[in-house]
Amino acid sequence: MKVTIVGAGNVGATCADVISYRGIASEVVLLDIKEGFAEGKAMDIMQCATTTGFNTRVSGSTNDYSKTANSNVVVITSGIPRKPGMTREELIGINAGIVKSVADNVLKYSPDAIIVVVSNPMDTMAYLTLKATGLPKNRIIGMGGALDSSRFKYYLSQALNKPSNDVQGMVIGGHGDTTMIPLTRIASYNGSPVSDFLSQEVLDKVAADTMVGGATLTGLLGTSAWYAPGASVAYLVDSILNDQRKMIACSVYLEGEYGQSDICMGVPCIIGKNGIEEIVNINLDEKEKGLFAKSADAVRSMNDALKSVLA
Ligand SMILES: NC(=O)C1=CN([C@@H]2O[C@H](COP(=O)(O)OP(=O)(O)OC[C@H]3O[C@@H](n4cnc5c(N)ncnc54)[C@H](O)[C@@H]3O)[C@@H](O)[C@H]2O)C=CC1
Ligand SMILES: O=C([O-])CC(=O)C(=O)O
Repeated sequence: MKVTIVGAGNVGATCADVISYRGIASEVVLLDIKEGFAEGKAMDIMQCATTTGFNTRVSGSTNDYSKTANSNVVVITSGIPRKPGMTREELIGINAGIVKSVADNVLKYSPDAIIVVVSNPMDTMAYLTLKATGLPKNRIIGMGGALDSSRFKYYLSQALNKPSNDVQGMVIGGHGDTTMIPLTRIASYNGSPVSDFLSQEVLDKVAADTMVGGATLTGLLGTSAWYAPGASVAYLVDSILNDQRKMIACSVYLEGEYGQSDICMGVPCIIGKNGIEEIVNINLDEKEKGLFAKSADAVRSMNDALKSVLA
């Protein structure tokens, strides 16, 4: 199975690294516009093959899309990341043009690929990719919920002082500092509600920390995060390529689900060989429904800014 990752920067290269050492795909192509950059990252990753013991072939390409031909999955991480103090939404002006041209180029050589959109503002970039390419909705997956949910479980594990892998939880809604919805009500510690162990005040802080998880790291690092984002993309790609049918919160085009239409937003999805196999309808309470509608309003107003790109 072949995966192309467009954008060999922090997130793209980390994703290639995790896909390789976990043996998720037999071939990975990294592509970037910076001369020699993707080739360099690919060579560096390949020189781990004997020490970490993998057989995936990783190669790089400077903007030559013919090398990406017949990819099963294409990941789009090209574009600029935010700097401290910025929101993801501020990236739209530059990233919309990049994402649209990349999506057009990859489809020329991999017309059947499933596209995973990572560039920010991610929900709007997923919507742009869907509208610009006209692909069926199962083949456009925005990655954000997998990462936000892993951060949510991290903050819950810190509050509980228990391992992250013993914690279950999910974040739905938009992938933005104010639009994410960490579902504290249904989060659990090995099957027991986390509210059995944590006060409402602590749970509110966990949710607030989760929502600004990306901003916190951007403040610490000077650019946005890459280890957890890259690993989260690899996790999603694994579920597609190996038809694992995992339930992962992904940004997907909604047609009435969760009361929303004509928008890409994070909801629980079954992810398998066809991409989005199913949108799972979980029961939200009235407060969560209200938060979802508010989140949709914000994502929709960002999508309005795409009119000139899509015209
Ligand atoms: N959805 C999510 O959960 C996450 C999204 N992101 C987003 O992912 C994007 C990438 O972040 P980083 O990897 O940290 O940035 P980066 O700056 O390290 O890498 C971006 C790469 O894209 C390349 N690029 C730019 N235009 C291109 C084009 N037209 N064709 C091919 N390559 C091109 C650049 O040369 C650069 O190497 C950002 O927009 C960031 O906000 C980052 C983390 C998580
Ligand atoms: O924070 C950012 O800008 C990058 C991102 O989406 C994340 O790490 O969640």
